[in-house]
Amino acid sequence: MTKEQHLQRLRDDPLYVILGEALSCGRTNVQTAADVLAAGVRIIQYREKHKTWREKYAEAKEIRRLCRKYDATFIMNDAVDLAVACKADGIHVGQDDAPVSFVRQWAGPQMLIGVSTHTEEEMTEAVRDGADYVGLGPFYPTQSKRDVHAPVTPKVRQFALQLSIPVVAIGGIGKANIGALYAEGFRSFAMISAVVGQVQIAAAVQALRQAVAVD
Ligand SMILES: Cc1ncc(COP(=O)(O)OP(=O)(O)O)c(N)n1
Ligand SMILES: Cc1nc(C(=O)O)sc1CCOP(=O)(O)O
Ligand SMILES: [Mg+2]
Repeated sequence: MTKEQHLQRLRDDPLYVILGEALSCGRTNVQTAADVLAAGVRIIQYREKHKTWREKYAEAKEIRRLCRKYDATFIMNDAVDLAVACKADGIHVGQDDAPVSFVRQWAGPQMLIGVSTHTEEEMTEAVRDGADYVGLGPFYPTQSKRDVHAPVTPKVRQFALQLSIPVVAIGGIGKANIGALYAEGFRSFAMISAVVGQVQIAAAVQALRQAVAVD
Protein backbone atom coordinates (compact mmCIF):
# COMPACT_ATOMS: atom_id res chain seq x y z
CA MET A 1 0.00 0.00 0.00
CA THR A 2 1.12 3.56 -0.66
CA LYS A 3 1.47 6.23 1.99
CA GLU A 4 -1.64 7.95 0.59
CA GLN A 5 -3.61 4.71 1.00
CA HIS A 6 -2.48 4.35 4.61
CA LEU A 7 -3.49 7.98 5.21
CA GLN A 8 -6.86 7.39 3.60
CA ARG A 9 -7.34 4.46 5.94
CA LEU A 10 -6.66 6.74 8.91
CA ARG A 11 -9.49 8.96 7.65
CA ASP A 12 -11.92 6.10 6.93
CA ASP A 13 -11.30 3.42 9.53
CA PRO A 14 -12.07 4.51 13.10
CA LEU A 15 -10.15 1.79 14.94
CA TYR A 16 -6.45 2.27 15.68
CA VAL A 17 -5.18 -0.33 18.16
CA ILE A 18 -2.02 0.06 20.26
CA LEU A 19 -0.21 -3.06 21.47
CA GLY A 20 1.46 -3.38 24.87
CA GLU A 21 2.22 -6.73 26.41
CA ALA A 22 1.79 -5.72 30.06
CA LEU A 23 -1.79 -4.71 29.27
CA SER A 24 -2.71 -7.76 27.17
CA CYS A 25 -4.30 -10.27 29.60
CA GLY A 26 -1.19 -12.49 29.57
CA ARG A 27 -0.99 -12.80 25.78
CA THR A 28 2.19 -12.03 23.88
CA ASN A 29 2.23 -9.03 21.57
CA VAL A 30 2.40 -11.33 18.56
CA GLN A 31 -0.64 -13.33 19.71
CA THR A 32 -2.55 -10.14 20.46
CA ALA A 33 -1.68 -8.71 17.06
CA ALA A 34 -2.90 -11.91 15.39
CA ASP A 35 -6.20 -11.74 17.30
CA VAL A 36 -6.67 -8.03 16.63
CA LEU A 37 -6.02 -8.49 12.90
CA ALA A 38 -8.31 -11.51 12.72
CA ALA A 39 -11.00 -9.34 14.36
CA GLY A 40 -10.74 -6.92 11.44
CA VAL A 41 -8.55 -4.13 12.82
CA ARG A 42 -6.30 -2.66 10.13
CA ILE A 43 -4.24 -0.04 11.99
CA ILE A 44 -1.83 -1.28 14.63
CA GLN A 45 0.82 0.53 16.65
CA TYR A 46 3.61 -1.39 18.38
CA ARG A 47 4.26 0.31 21.74
CA GLU A 48 6.58 -1.56 24.06
CA LYS A 49 8.47 0.31 26.74
CA HIS A 50 10.22 -2.44 28.70
CA LYS A 51 12.02 -4.68 26.21
CA THR A 52 15.46 -4.56 24.67
CA TRP A 53 16.01 -3.25 21.15
CA ARG A 54 16.56 -6.81 19.90
CA GLU A 55 13.41 -8.11 21.57
CA LYS A 56 11.39 -5.27 20.11
CA TYR A 57 12.93 -5.76 16.67
CA ALA A 58 12.16 -9.49 16.65
CA GLU A 59 8.56 -8.93 17.74
CA ALA A 60 8.01 -5.99 15.45
CA LYS A 61 9.25 -7.94 12.44
CA GLU A 62 6.81 -10.75 13.21
CA ILE A 63 3.91 -8.34 13.71
CA ARG A 64 4.92 -6.51 10.53
CA ARG A 65 4.72 -9.84 8.70
CA LEU A 66 1.22 -10.44 10.07
CA CYS A 67 0.17 -6.93 9.08
CA ARG A 68 1.36 -7.54 5.51
CA LYS A 69 -0.72 -10.71 5.38
CA TYR A 70 -3.82 -8.68 6.27
CA ASP A 71 -2.81 -5.60 4.28
CA ALA A 72 -2.85 -3.69 7.56
CA THR A 73 -1.02 -0.49 8.52
CA PHE A 74 1.84 -1.02 10.95
CA ILE A 75 3.09 1.91 13.02
CA MET A 76 6.08 1.89 15.37
CA ASN A 77 6.00 3.92 18.58
CA ASP A 78 8.91 6.19 19.59
CA ALA A 79 11.90 4.61 17.80
CA VAL A 80 12.73 5.77 14.27
CA ASP A 81 15.56 3.24 13.95
CA LEU A 82 13.18 0.37 14.72
CA ALA A 83 10.58 1.77 12.34
CA VAL A 84 13.12 1.83 9.52
CA ALA A 85 14.67 -1.52 10.47
CA CYS A 86 11.39 -3.42 10.45
CA LYS A 87 9.99 -1.51 7.45
CA ALA A 88 7.04 -0.08 9.33
CA ASP A 89 4.48 1.98 7.43
CA GLY A 90 4.62 4.68 10.04
CA ILE A 91 6.26 6.06 13.15
CA HIS A 92 4.49 7.73 16.06
CA VAL A 93 6.50 10.23 18.09
CA GLY A 94 5.67 12.19 21.22
CA GLN A 95 6.68 15.66 22.32
CA ASP A 96 9.82 14.23 23.98
CA ASP A 97 10.80 12.01 21.05
CA ALA A 98 12.72 13.00 17.92
CA PRO A 99 11.27 16.07 16.14
CA VAL A 100 9.38 15.57 12.88
CA SER A 101 12.14 17.15 10.75
CA PHE A 102 14.71 14.59 11.97
CA VAL A 103 12.26 11.72 11.66
CA ARG A 104 11.51 12.73 8.08
CA GLN A 105 15.20 12.86 7.23
CA TRP A 106 15.90 9.45 8.75
CA ALA A 107 12.77 7.66 7.67
CA GLY A 108 12.20 9.17 4.21
CA PRO A 109 9.19 10.67 2.45
CA GLN A 110 7.09 7.48 2.39
CA MET A 111 7.00 6.97 6.16
CA LEU A 112 3.77 8.07 7.82
CA ILE A 113 4.63 10.32 10.76
CA GLY A 114 2.23 10.76 13.67
CA VAL A 115 2.86 13.22 16.51
CA SER A 116 1.27 13.27 19.96
CA THR A 117 -0.32 16.60 20.80
CA HIS A 118 -2.27 18.08 23.69
CA THR A 119 -2.68 21.76 22.81
CA GLU A 120 -3.51 24.02 19.86
CA GLU A 121 0.12 25.12 19.68
CA GLU A 122 1.39 21.53 19.45
CA MET A 123 -1.12 20.70 16.71
CA THR A 124 -0.17 23.82 14.74
CA GLU A 125 3.52 22.97 15.08
CA ALA A 126 2.97 19.35 14.01
CA VAL A 127 1.15 20.46 10.84
CA ARG A 128 3.80 23.08 10.10
CA ASP A 129 6.60 20.52 10.56
CA GLY A 130 5.03 18.07 8.11
CA ALA A 131 3.39 15.48 10.36
CA ASP A 132 0.91 13.24 8.51
CA TYR A 133 -1.47 12.94 11.45
CA VAL A 134 -1.68 13.95 15.09
CA GLY A 135 -2.62 11.96 18.16
CA LEU A 136 -4.66 14.13 20.54
CA GLY A 137 -5.31 13.25 24.14
CA PRO A 138 -6.10 12.29 26.70
CA PHE A 139 -9.84 12.55 26.21
CA TYR A 140 -10.66 10.60 29.38
CA PRO A 141 -8.72 9.25 32.35
CA THR A 142 -6.56 6.27 31.45
CA GLN A 143 -4.96 3.44 33.42
CA SER A 144 -2.64 2.51 30.56
CA LYS A 145 -0.09 5.30 30.91
CA ARG A 146 1.28 7.28 33.84
CA ASP A 147 1.70 11.06 34.01
CA VAL A 148 -0.60 11.91 31.16
CA HIS A 149 -1.68 15.51 30.59
CA ALA A 150 -4.98 16.90 31.84
CA PRO A 151 -7.91 15.91 29.61
CA VAL A 152 -8.18 17.98 26.42
CA THR A 153 -10.46 20.99 26.81
CA PRO A 154 -13.55 21.69 24.65
CA LYS A 155 -11.62 24.55 22.98
CA VAL A 156 -8.76 22.23 21.99
CA ARG A 157 -11.25 19.63 20.73
CA GLN A 158 -12.96 22.27 18.56
CA PHE A 159 -9.61 23.36 17.17
CA ALA A 160 -8.68 19.74 16.38
CA LEU A 161 -11.84 19.26 14.33
CA GLN A 162 -10.69 22.03 11.95
CA LEU A 163 -7.21 20.58 11.40
CA SER A 164 -6.06 19.83 7.84
CA ILE A 165 -4.57 16.43 8.76
CA PRO A 166 -6.22 13.43 10.48
CA VAL A 167 -6.64 13.61 14.25
CA VAL A 168 -6.44 10.36 16.22
CA ALA A 169 -8.21 10.69 19.57
CA ILE A 170 -6.62 8.78 22.47
CA GLY A 171 -6.97 8.22 26.21
CA GLY A 172 -9.66 6.23 28.01
CA ILE A 173 -11.67 5.60 24.84
CA GLY A 174 -13.91 2.53 24.74
CA LYS A 175 -17.35 1.33 23.78
CA ALA A 176 -19.05 3.57 26.38
CA ASN A 177 -17.75 6.86 24.96
CA ILE A 178 -16.52 6.27 21.38
CA GLY A 179 -20.00 6.95 19.94
CA ALA A 180 -20.16 10.37 21.59
CA LEU A 181 -16.74 11.30 20.23
CA TYR A 182 -17.82 10.16 16.79
CA ALA A 183 -20.95 12.32 17.05
CA GLU A 184 -18.73 15.24 18.06
CA GLY A 185 -16.85 14.84 14.78
CA PHE A 186 -13.81 12.71 15.59
CA ARG A 187 -13.17 9.88 13.15
CA SER A 188 -10.15 7.97 14.44
CA PHE A 189 -9.67 6.42 17.89
CA ALA A 190 -6.51 4.90 19.36
CA MET A 191 -7.13 2.40 22.11
CA ILE A 192 -5.17 0.04 24.33
CA SER A 193 -7.33 -1.28 27.18
CA ALA A 194 -10.59 -1.32 25.21
CA VAL A 195 -9.10 -3.87 22.80
CA VAL A 196 -5.84 -5.53 23.85
CA GLY A 197 -6.95 -5.43 27.50
CA GLN A 198 -10.01 -7.52 26.69
CA VAL A 199 -10.17 -11.30 26.93
CA GLN A 200 -12.58 -11.50 23.98
CA ILE A 201 -10.89 -9.31 21.41
CA ALA A 202 -13.25 -10.08 18.52
CA ALA A 203 -16.32 -9.20 20.59
CA ALA A 204 -14.66 -5.99 21.82
CA VAL A 205 -13.82 -4.90 18.27
CA GLN A 206 -17.33 -5.70 17.07
CA ALA A 207 -18.87 -3.62 19.89
CA LEU A 208 -16.60 -0.67 19.07
CA ARG A 209 -17.48 -0.85 15.37
CA GLN A 210 -21.16 -0.98 16.22
CA ALA A 211 -20.82 2.07 18.46
CA VAL A 212 -19.52 4.17 15.56
CA ALA A 213 -21.69 2.65 12.83
CA VAL A 214 -23.82 5.27 11.11
CA ASP A 215 -26.90 4.35 9.14
C1 LIG B 1 -2.01 7.59 18.28
C2 LIG B 1 -1.18 7.93 19.47
N1 LIG B 1 -1.36 9.10 20.09
C3 LIG B 1 -0.61 9.41 21.17
C4 LIG B 1 0.34 8.54 21.65
C5 LIG B 1 1.22 8.88 22.82
O1 LIG B 1 2.56 9.04 22.39
P1 LIG B 1 3.68 9.63 23.42
O2 LIG B 1 3.20 10.94 23.90
O3 LIG B 1 4.99 9.60 22.74
O4 LIG B 1 3.65 8.62 24.58
P2 LIG B 1 4.05 7.08 24.52
O5 LIG B 1 2.98 6.36 23.77
O6 LIG B 1 5.37 6.96 23.84
O7 LIG B 1 4.08 6.68 25.96
C6 LIG B 1 0.51 7.33 20.97
N2 LIG B 1 1.41 6.43 21.36
N3 LIG B 1 -0.26 7.04 19.88
C1 LIG C 1 -0.39 5.89 25.16
C2 LIG C 1 -1.30 6.97 25.56
N1 LIG C 1 -1.07 8.28 25.22
C3 LIG C 1 -2.00 9.09 25.70
C4 LIG C 1 -1.98 10.56 25.50
O1 LIG C 1 -2.86 11.24 26.02
O2 LIG C 1 -1.11 11.02 24.77
S1 LIG C 1 -3.19 8.31 26.59
C5 LIG C 1 -2.46 6.82 26.31
C6 LIG C 1 -2.98 5.52 26.83
C7 LIG C 1 -4.18 5.04 26.03
O3 LIG C 1 -4.59 3.84 26.56
P1 LIG C 1 -6.13 3.49 26.84
O4 LIG C 1 -6.79 3.39 25.53
O5 LIG C 1 -6.08 2.17 27.55
O6 LIG C 1 -6.67 4.57 27.71
MG1 LIG D 1 6.51 8.32 22.68
